[in-house]
Amino acid sequence: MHPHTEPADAAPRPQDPQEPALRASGLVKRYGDGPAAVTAVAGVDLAFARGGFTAVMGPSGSGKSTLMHLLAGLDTPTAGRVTVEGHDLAALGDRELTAFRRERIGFVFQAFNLLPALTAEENVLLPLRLSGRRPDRALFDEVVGSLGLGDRLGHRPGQLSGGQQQRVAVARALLTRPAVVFADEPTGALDVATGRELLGHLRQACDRLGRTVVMVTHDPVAATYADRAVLMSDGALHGTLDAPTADGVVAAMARAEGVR
Ligand SMILES: Nc1ncnc2c1ncn2[C@@H]1O[C@H](COP(=O)(O)OP(=O)(O)OP(=O)(O)O)[C@@H](O)[C@H]1O
Repeated sequence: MHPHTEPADAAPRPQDPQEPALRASGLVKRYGDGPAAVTAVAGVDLAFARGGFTAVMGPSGSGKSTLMHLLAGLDTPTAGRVTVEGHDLAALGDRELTAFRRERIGFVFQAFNLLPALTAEENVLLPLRLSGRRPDRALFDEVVGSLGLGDRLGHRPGQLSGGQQQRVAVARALLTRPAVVFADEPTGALDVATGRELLGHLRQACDRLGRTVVMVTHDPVAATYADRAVLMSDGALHGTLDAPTADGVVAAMARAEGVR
């Protein structure tokens, strides 16, 4: 469906089940030219195993959002490559990339990004509708049930609490069975308890549905829901923590701040 233009030995094979859900190779993003140029991402190599949950952390301005936008195909790198299940994003034209994002990538943003005129159910089903795909009713029932949205499906976003809106956004991100779900500060607009609940739902998306989750967060406790925390500093990877603890993340963040 997405033919590779490069020789087989230079590119991973798209259908290879061993290929990670997501891979960044030599990823660089530079803004501007000359002395005013800013290198937001300075050569990142990172693989994201299928079904894993990664928290991307680091000081303000360290390049987390830029990295996430590159990984999600929302921005194009200055150098390097992003592959999603072996598909090189650079090999896709604009329209193919838009379709690929809609079908293979799920997004959960801080500002929910639900359409106010649509009901919760219509919001959840929108990406599938735009792709001309039929909803999988069993998956719909499982996701909506486990997110506790069953009695809210007819409500519009304005009639839902922040936590409920965010759960609608999670359901929408899961219904397409995406290769990767990106969450950008998903608990930023929520109170602590509601935020923790939301993190539990992202965890379950990995454990029960086998989804791959990449979450940008400033919150060391949020990172404990992940299998791995990667720390950015000045656009580069500063370190990786497996099975992160809040204390471990705080200490590693302090070291990352120290090298700036
Ligand atoms: N469109 C742009 N044009 C110029 N510079 C940019 C642009 N976007 C980001 N930058 C710069 O790139 C660097 C990394 O920014 P980025 O937003 O990725 O950091 P971040 O770690 O997500 O920060 P925060 O935690 O504050 O959201 C910063 O120095 C920022 O000013």
